[in-house]
Amino acid sequence: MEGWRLVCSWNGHEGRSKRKGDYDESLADWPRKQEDSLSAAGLSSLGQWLQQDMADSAQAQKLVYLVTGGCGFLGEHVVRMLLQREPRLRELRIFDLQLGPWLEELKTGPVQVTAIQGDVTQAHEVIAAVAGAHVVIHAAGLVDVFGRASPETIHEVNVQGTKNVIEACVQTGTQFLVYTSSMEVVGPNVKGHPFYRGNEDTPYEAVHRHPYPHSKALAEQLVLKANGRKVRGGLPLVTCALRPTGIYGEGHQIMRDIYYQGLRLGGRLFRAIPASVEHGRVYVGNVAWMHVLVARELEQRAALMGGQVYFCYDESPYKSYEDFNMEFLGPCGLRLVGTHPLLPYWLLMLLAALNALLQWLLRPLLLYAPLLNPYTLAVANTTFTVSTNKAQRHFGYEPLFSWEDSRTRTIRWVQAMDGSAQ
Ligand SMILES: NC(=O)C1=CN([C@@H]2O[C@H](COP(=O)(O)OP(=O)(O)OC[C@H]3O[C@@H](n4cnc5c(N)ncnc54)[C@H](O)[C@@H]3O)[C@@H](O)[C@H]2O)C=CC1
Ligand SMILES: CC(C)[C@@H](O)CC[C@@H](C)[C@H]1CC[C@H]2[C@@H]3[C@H](O)CC4=CC(=O)CC[C@]4(C)[C@H]3CC[C@]12C
Repeated sequence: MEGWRLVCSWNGHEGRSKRKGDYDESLADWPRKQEDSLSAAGLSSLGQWLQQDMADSAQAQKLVYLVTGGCGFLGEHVVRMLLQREPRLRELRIFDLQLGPWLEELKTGPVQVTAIQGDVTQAHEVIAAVAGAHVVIHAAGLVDVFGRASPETIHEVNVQGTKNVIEACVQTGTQFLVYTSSMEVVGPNVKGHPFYRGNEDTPYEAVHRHPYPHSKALAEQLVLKANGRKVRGGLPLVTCALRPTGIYGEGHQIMRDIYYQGLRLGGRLFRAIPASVEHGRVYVGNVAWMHVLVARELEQRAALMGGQVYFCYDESPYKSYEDFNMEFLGPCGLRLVGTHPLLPYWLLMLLAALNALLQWLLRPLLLYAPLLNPYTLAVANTTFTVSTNKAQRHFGYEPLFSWEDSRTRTIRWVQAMDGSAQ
């Protein structure tokens, strides 16, 4: 006998078939390590083992996770990754201002999926959502560098909202909080200092004037400072913050906007940034995986991981923001015109300033929020890359998706966007 593929379906719930694959992987070789054929005694011990494992499995599925911002670009990937790769989940709560219709399809699985329409700026709504959760992954945020929201609103959501999440953990007794921070907490700073292949310990003057990075820095500080606070029941709160660089992948709105901009310009994009200016990028699936891993390891490694920050990284190559985007947009028919910026930097700054002026003048009538503004130009034009293995050292993180896989998945997504598959 070659060896069994042991397939378990627990309690007859069809939904658990979702785990057969994983279980298959973990158990597929199990008989192969045993004798090729099982004696009566062996069959009996196999039955006992299966019974114990079913009991363990039922016992193991006991955790309640809450993901704030779970319907966003990153949030959706975190939600799906948890359902696929966190076997201890009993309930997954998804808290968001705007719930997505795709949530319905998740309710047929073995994990109880609870969609909660709520606002992190409303403390009572956050407390109700957090109560009873074992882990909170706080990814909700106003990601705006295009002037769509006021500085006050950005602060209200990103800072006050994070305060509300922290206080809800303390008041309800939730012990583990993972915060989705950002590279922007570090830089690029207002002085345009490059951050070249830096890590979590690299000295850098993190000075921000723009409301978004400023709000993320304040929120991260609150989360890290809250580490060790006593929660209801007297146990310590364990927090950590993950700092993704520029996230790309299925669902990335900016990539979508740039793609359609290129289509409108006859399949061409015009280089504005020197190819030498490298910008760190990380695939959304690997960012989601790091969130799942941190949430799982935070309890066992609280002393090491509590109060720590971790850059999110993978094997995505170091390139300029525009050249990196072309890895996906090129195979979808777009061309980046120019080996050097077509316009001098002073003219780009002038155009960016004009866009900011236009946005201000038109605000009473309509929202004009182009990609090019003084802040996005400055950020795009400043090298910011990370090179670190702190996540690997602290909790064994390895990217789940290779660069080739990440690239293929993103290309397929762009191609599917308007049926442009070639
Ligand atoms: N997109 C990127 O390149 C990067 C994003 N991040 C961080 O990752 C997190 C997620 O970002 P994305 O998925 O890109 O943004 P996103 O805008 O797609 O997702 C944010 C989610 O938060 C929700 N949200 C906003 N305000 C809320 C409120 N008041 N109450 C409840 N939910 C609210 C939104 O509805 C949305 O579903 C953010 O915290 C962001 O700062 C960090 C680094 C890079
Ligand atoms: C118009 C051209 C100058 C064009 O190249 C502009 C690109 C610009 C829109 C992006 C360049 C760098 C991006 C930011 C970076 O990836 C870091 C970020 C981290 C976050 O937490 C949120 C998003 C962002 C600020 C990201 C936004 C888009 C860019 C500024």
